[in-house]
Amino acid sequence: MADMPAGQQKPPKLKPQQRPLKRKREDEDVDSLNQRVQDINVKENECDTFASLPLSQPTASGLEASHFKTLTDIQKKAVPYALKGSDILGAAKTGSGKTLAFLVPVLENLYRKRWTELDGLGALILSPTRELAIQIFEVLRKIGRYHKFSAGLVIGGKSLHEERERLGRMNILVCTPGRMLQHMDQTAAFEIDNLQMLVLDEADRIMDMGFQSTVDAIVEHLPKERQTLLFSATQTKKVSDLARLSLRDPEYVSVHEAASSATPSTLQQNYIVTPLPEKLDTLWSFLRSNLKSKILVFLSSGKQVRFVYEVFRHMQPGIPLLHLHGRQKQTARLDITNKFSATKNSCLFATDVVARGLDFPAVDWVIQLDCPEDADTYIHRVGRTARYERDGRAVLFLEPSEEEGMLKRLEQRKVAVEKINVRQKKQQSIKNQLQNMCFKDPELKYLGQKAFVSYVRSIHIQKDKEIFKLNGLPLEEFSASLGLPGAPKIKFLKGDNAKSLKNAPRQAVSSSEGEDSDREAKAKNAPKTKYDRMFERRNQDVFADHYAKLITDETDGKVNDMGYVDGENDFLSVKRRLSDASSIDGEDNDFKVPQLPDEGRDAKAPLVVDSRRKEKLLKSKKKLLKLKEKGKKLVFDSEGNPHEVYELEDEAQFKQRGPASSQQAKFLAAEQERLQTADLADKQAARAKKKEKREKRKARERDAAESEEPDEGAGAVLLLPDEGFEGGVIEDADFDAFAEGDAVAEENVTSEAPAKKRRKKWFEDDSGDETKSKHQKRRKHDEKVMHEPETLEDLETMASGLLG
Ligand SMILES: Nc1ncnc2c1ncn2[C@@H]1O[C@H](COP(=O)(O)OP(=O)(O)OP(=O)(O)O)[C@@H](O)[C@H]1O
Repeated sequence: MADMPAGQQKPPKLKPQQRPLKRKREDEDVDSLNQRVQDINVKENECDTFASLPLSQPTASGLEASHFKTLTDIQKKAVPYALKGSDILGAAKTGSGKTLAFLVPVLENLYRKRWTELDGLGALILSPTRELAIQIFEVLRKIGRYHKFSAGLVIGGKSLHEERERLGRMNILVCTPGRMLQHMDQTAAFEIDNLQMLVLDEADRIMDMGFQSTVDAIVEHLPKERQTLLFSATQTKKVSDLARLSLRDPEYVSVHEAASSATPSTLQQNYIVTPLPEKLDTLWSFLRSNLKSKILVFLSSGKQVRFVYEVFRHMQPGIPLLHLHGRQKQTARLDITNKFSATKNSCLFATDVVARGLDFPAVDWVIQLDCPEDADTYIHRVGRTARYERDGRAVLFLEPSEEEGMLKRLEQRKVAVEKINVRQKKQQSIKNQLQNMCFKDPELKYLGQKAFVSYVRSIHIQKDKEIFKLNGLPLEEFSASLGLPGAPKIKFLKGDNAKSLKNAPRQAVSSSEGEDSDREAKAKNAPKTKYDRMFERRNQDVFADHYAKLITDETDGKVNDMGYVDGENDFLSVKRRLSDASSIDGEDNDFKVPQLPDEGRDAKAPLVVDSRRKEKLLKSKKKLLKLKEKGKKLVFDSEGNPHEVYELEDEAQFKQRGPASSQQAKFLAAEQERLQTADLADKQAARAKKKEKREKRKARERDAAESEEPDEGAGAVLLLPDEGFEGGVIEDADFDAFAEGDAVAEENVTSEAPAKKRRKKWFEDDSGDETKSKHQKRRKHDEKVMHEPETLEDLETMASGLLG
């Protein structure tokens, strides 16, 4: 949870006698503000600027400092109602300034109530995604900078405990529904009885199926007497929603209802009809011809996002690529949104996690590679461009089978899109490249397979069957266009609809239809090529590991290493082909391996041999040893009887020796004495060693001094220590230096290279030092063995040394 610093301008410290005066003045200000708010004629409101609204000084200053002067249409209409305390259903096109339309009243209404830290939570703002919550919080920080309220952001990603500590002190919270409910249920000190305002941004989304139970549970915790504000670009007046939130005579504030289009007028919208197998070709060609643009590409699942991002990244289109989906870590998500916001030209592949509310500056293109689930999602996706009076372009990719149905839905929602065609001259096919990449890199192929499955699954679970028809789709060709050697087998499972799955992806989906597709049967009978078999072979390596995880996930719902949760939640699952190895499993197998290896699984669980890897494991003696129980360490007494290293003494015997405390004291005293004696001996030994070393060094120095005098060549090197031993490395280097000096001296006798030059090289390069010192050591060693033989043994040693 992040805090908003209290008012940044620190007021001068008041004397105690000045305080009542100040309070009186503030009371008067608030009274007059209240009066002015009461006097607003909401029907004929003429306020065009924030300065003309009855706003407190801190809010007015915050708005001014953030360069907000004139009100947008939705702000003009909604703010006066909200200031007067009405419940609001606000609807306005994307990018029209709805955030300020609720944030300004939140600050103002709490200010006019003279809200302080002691009053607890005054306003709760719910957002469907973390990214949007962060963005709202940032705007709140900006315009609320002169207020004294405390504000927090609760979106998960930190420990509950950490958030919990500060939650009780917050006046305004911006949060995602799931995390909020968690706190409401688990944080005892979290007081919400005093709540004055509830705000739902992207309200229709928060009220829809995925968040239904969470939001209902949150509302149950809240006091009934409060002001509720709902905002969205696709707001509805659904009576059931109003009842769920217990809205009191809400004002429906819709500024663009009468407009001819539900999308901004500055937005140019087109669609292209492209068969499924050509989608990636078209997208690639599009990117290649728009390298200097800022592009946002929507796909229907995180797996597709990852695959397209990875393969395009390998192919280097010439524009920076980014990717974002809900399964990434929070820090990565934040980093990517910040990067995309900051860049002038880049392409972000994303799921609908960024479809709503996010205010990326200056996006040129919104491409919808996969058809949105409904017209509302379309409106929000394209709303990421052409924001606040800017221009923007949007292109929707439609499969021929989706064209009619989707256009109908868009028309019903007053969205006009115009058909355009792809210039065939510019169209490039990347199919072969993808096949090549997937062939070489099993990880990419694996991603492709998952992307394929998740795409098919997304079509299967869509509610609107007038648009999404799985039967007619050219899936074999589609899989080939992803670079796959064949369409992965898919098992369809019955479950909930697309929206609830999308909103609550970790939720379990039960009951299997067990209906395999026709393609599966066809593929089984189809003849296999050499390449198919090659792919299959690698497939096993790749799949075995992942499938093991998929199988584990189904039972415990853990996140697998790809960062996805595949488990019982999956609507469709890839059918695992049983390998020959599976026959090893079972009671009649020869290998008796009762335990699993150390892979983070339950050690007692039986080993299921469902992959080549495990089969191999059974054959490896070394690895099997790991599975065996570890032996015990025993010591043998003088009679040869084994004992454990630590054996417990007989209790009666122990007691005979006196009470435990006195035994302990005795033991400690004895140990202390032992330590002191040992310490004394250690110190003496250390002193003797030091002395011996010192004497040896002195002897060496003496020898060296003696050998310097007669040999001039060697002296040239050795007698210039200050030139060579730069930086006082002498202490460590002296021994080697002299040895090197000898070596160089010898070389100087035979070579004509000047001694100085040779010496410089030695100190130039540290790496050389090492080799040289080794060389010297070797020489010294050699010297040792080469002394004059005195006995027969010496002669033999020398001879064997020479031969060796
Ligand atoms: N009064 C204003 N003056 C100038 N700019 C404004 C004003 N109000 C909002 N904006 C700017 O307009 C942009 C869009 O605002 P905002 O994000 O609130 O739109 P929105 O209606 O909530 O969009 P969406 O439906 O996509 O969530 C922002 O960049 C914001 O800073």
